[in-house]
Amino acid sequence: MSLLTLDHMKTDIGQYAVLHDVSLEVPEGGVFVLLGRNGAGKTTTLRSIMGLWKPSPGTVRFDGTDLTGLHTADIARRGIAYVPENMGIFGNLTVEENLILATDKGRFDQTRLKRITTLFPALERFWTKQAWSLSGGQKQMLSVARAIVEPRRLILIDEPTKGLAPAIVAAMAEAFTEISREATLLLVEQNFHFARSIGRDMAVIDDGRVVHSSSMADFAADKPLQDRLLGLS
Ligand SMILES: Nc1ncnc2c1ncn2[C@@H]1O[C@H](COP(=O)(O)OP(=O)(O)OP(=O)(O)O)[C@@H](O)[C@H]1O
Repeated sequence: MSLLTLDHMKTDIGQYAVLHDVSLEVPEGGVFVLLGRNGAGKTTTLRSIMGLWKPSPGTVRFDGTDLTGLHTADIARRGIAYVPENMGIFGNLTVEENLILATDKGRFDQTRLKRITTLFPALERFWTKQAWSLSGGQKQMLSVARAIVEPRRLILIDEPTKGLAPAIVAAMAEAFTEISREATLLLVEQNFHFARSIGRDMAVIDDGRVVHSSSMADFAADKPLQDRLLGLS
């Protein structure tokens, strides 16, 4: 059984029909990558899963339970974390305070904290610094760290490599591969090189519809298909 199933999801934003027909099966474990051109509907798909937009009709099933219509907080409590494109961190709070706020009970599980600082050593170095003073890559690390400060089964991450230097992207790839040993990652990504280096499964959204879904290996081997769906050359 898939961990997450989107079944013919359609989402309107105000008067605009943005998602027309999004169906996806995300298996448990590993990294699933959602690709597609700008404005295709990838962010709207993540927001619809989190209940930030209300899909109708269509269903979102997570671990066998229908999430459709639940409040975002209830969806999060079931074990889904969301790292939005703007990262959702608090610039005037320290790294420590940003992480504490993401815990369920206002205190760290020391084993998890150790794991986070091992994955992202920069966060330990800048522990007492305000988040605004971090580099772009460090901010992105903090935003991902907030998502894993409690155990989660599914983590939705929107464009984690946007604007990052190649060395940071490589560090992200390693961290995501490690995180995907304990949680399923659903990534929206524009950087196809990064996506293919970590993705096990993938789908392409175009104009609010899933137009392709396969293993990443199959998609990566099909240049004409990449060119047609993503405009890569
Ligand atoms: N709040 C909104 N009001 C109206 N239209 C919106 C809103 N948010 C998104 N849209 C429109 O919905 C479509 C899909 O947007 P979405 O952000 O989901 O695309 P995306 O695939 O994530 O693209 P990008 O890579 O540019 O972020 C776009 O045409 C966008 O203009």
